[in-house]
Amino acid sequence: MHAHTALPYDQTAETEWSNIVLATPEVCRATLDSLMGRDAEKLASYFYQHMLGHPQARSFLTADAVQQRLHQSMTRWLRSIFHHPMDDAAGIVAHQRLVGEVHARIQLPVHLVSRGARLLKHHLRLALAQEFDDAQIRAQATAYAEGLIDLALELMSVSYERNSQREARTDEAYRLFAIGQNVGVERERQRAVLMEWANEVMVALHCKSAASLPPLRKSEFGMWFHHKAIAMFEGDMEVEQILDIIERIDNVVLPLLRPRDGARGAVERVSDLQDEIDNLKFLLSTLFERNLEAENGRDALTRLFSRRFLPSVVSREINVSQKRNTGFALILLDLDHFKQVNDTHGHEGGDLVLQQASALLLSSVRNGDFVFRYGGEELLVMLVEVTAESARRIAELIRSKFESTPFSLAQGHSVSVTASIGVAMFDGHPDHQYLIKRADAAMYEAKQSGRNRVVMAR
Ligand SMILES: Nc1nc2c(ncn2[C@@H]2O[C@H](COP(=O)(O)OP(=O)(O)OP(=O)(O)O)[C@@H](O)[C@H]2O)c(=O)[nH]1
Repeated sequence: MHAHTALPYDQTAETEWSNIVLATPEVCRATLDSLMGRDAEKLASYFYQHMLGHPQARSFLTADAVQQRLHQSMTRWLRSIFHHPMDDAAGIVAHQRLVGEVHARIQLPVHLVSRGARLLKHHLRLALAQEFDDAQIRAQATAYAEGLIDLALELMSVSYERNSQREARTDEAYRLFAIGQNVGVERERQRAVLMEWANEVMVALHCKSAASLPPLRKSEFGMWFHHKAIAMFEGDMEVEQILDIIERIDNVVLPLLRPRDGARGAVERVSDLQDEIDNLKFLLSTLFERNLEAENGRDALTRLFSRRFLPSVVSREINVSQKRNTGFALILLDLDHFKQVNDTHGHEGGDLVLQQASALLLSSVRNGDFVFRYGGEELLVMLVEVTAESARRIAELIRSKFESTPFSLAQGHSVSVTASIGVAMFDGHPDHQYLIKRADAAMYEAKQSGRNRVVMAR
């Protein structure tokens, strides 16, 4: 195994920058410098006019303040890359990275940046055609201008990518933090504040002097949901449904309940409010139940890692594997004829088997390996730092343990359960989903070819 040291990225970029400059005759550089001194502002205006015509770009550019600031910084940027570009190559390189960071923060799509650069280069080509009669010099000046813009763009993209990945990681870490910190306590608290708000509405309703009813969106519950729950439960479909209910309560149900509508109508409509609150409580408890299970990333029945962290864990291992040049494997295991176990011994019996199967897997792998509950009766092991040969050996060992171990049920009964296993070695493909699919296909083949066997993925 040999460790790669990081490429001297900054130095390479600086050298490349200098090389482009040094390869260009002084007359071309001086012309571009003065061209920019004179025309950079015009160029920036041309740039924005065109970009505003693009519907997706428009959403990033329409605010006046943004236009003014971007116009200025675009003008400055154009001047800076062509003004004495040898004096401070390190500074110029660092600046391009900073621009990439900003683009990542605002999630500016890369294709829009490329489009902008294409427009600029086109315009510069036209401008340079006017500056030079000599075809060779013109070609050199154009190559110089395009070379620097391309390199600047490349530098922006590198830091763009690095920063968007960091942002994604931070999001996930925050989500886990929010879940880990709050789920148990928060569930009780939020039930209580929701009921408090409902009580306030009732009190206001029965007190004829009440001019308006307290909106749910502005209540303790509404504020918590909009600012914290959205992060905690991101990606769960109930979030949108709850947001819809909050909006409906505030904009439809409450206005119809106002005391001035007359007592009779209002009383009839109280049941509408009650229905919406019941819906809300149901959705909320579904959300909390699911996320309580996910607390600490564990599945509630088996205590294995839950599937939702599989992408993060496998992606991280792919990075490690690429850096250190080590292999790793996924073992996907599906219990055979598990429906029969449930049918014969009840769901509780099935649950007991699943728990023992999980314990069996945990006792068959090393500390650094990961075991997930992948689906109902599907378990997945990630073996780190293994060769294909030892991955197959471990999978075979697991298979034979299943075959020879009786699983205990209630009242001294037991049942035999075998497993079909697919093994996929990491083959360098950077997409974790692709690796999981290969393991899945191998497992399917194991089922098809008779069950209770190990198949290596192709
Ligand atoms: N007890 C219990 N059963 C589960 C759980 N999750 C999934 N199952 C059951 O697992 C069974 C899976 O059945 P199928 O996918 O039809 O496959 P199978 O019977 O295992 O047959 P093959 O996979 O083709 O060998 C279903 O009956 C599910 O209800 C669980 O958490 N507990």
